[in-house]
Amino acid sequence: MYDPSPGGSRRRGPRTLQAGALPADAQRVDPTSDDPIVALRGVGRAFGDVDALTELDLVVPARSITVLLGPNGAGKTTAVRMITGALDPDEGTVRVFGLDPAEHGAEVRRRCGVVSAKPALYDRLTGWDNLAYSAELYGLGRRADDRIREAAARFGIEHALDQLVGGYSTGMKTRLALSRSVLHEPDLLLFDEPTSGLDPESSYAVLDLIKEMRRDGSTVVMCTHLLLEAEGLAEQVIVLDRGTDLISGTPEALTASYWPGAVVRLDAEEPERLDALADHEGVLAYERAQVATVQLDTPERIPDLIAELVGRGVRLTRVEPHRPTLEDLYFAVRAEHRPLRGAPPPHPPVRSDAAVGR
Ligand SMILES: Nc1ncnc2c1ncn2[C@@H]1O[C@H](COP(=O)(O)OP(=O)(O)OP(=O)(O)O)[C@@H](O)[C@H]1O
Repeated sequence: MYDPSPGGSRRRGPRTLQAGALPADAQRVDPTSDDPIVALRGVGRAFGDVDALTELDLVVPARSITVLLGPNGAGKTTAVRMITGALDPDEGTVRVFGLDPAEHGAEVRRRCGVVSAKPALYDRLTGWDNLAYSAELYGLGRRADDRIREAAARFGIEHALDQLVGGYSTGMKTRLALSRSVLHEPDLLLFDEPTSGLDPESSYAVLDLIKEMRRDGSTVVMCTHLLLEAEGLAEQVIVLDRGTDLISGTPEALTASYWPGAVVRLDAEEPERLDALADHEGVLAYERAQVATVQLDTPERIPDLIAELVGRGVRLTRVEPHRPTLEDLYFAVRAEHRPLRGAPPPHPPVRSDAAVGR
């Protein structure tokens, strides 16, 4: 549901949720085609003196889960609001389902399910009435009751539908917002920190549902600060900072770009003896903190390296291949672009020449 928040620009007049008729000449993306569902190119947007977005390129392939990562104020929410047409760009182009949301906002929003970081709900109405109101705006007609029951059951709040939303816990409000976002079976789901305020069980349930919706053919864009949560979910990662995209790509391609070859973690009874590895052939990077982390040019070197250490009498207590995580990637990207105080030291990434994103 469109969720106007204070301070937002609505320069082209209020947006409404009424099902908009698609103009005959409007270009439209078939959700089963391979055309991107969202394409933001060179988008800029300022709020007074603050550049919220600057030359942002953001492309969301159909039937994928794209995760937007970035520090506070990076522009993630602004980008989502741009996609729903709640904000217009100052510069650049925005296309969603092949449509310009500034011109065809009602049609775009009818096909989007949105859960914003602070969902606007009506506290003085019951959960059911909140959903029924949205169902009416979406024009669900006679299907409304069934869809409400189905959506509420999906997010486990069917038992609370007759209670006033003002008495809901934070987690229940999030679940109600999630239920509302899928009422009209949208093609594109935009979730801004959808697990915020949820207990671990409910968070996992939401992540499972996101995967399920993806399997059913939906396209999902999710903003999160929880890197662990994004791990295993993201098919495309876009890291934003100061309103622009720093990198984008699949987690596999991005980690392979930052850590080509193989990464192994080693520990030994006398760990300082591992430092000799730093000069070993094929070692691209070496670092020893709690354990030693070695980046090799190719995984084939691992057996030789271990054989050599054992031959030198080093008693190894741990040998573990390490697959760089999204957390490693995030901090490596941040360190490359804007070193952070308080951030854990990244593994020593040696970037390949592979062009990934910017
Ligand atoms: N309506 C607004 N009025 C004024 N400034 C705004 C508005 N919306 C966003 N901004 C500014 O634009 C920048 C980007 O904000 P945005 O909320 O998009 O970041 P974010 O990545 O979603 O941050 P967070 O992780 O904290 O939610 C920030 O500097 C923010 O203060």
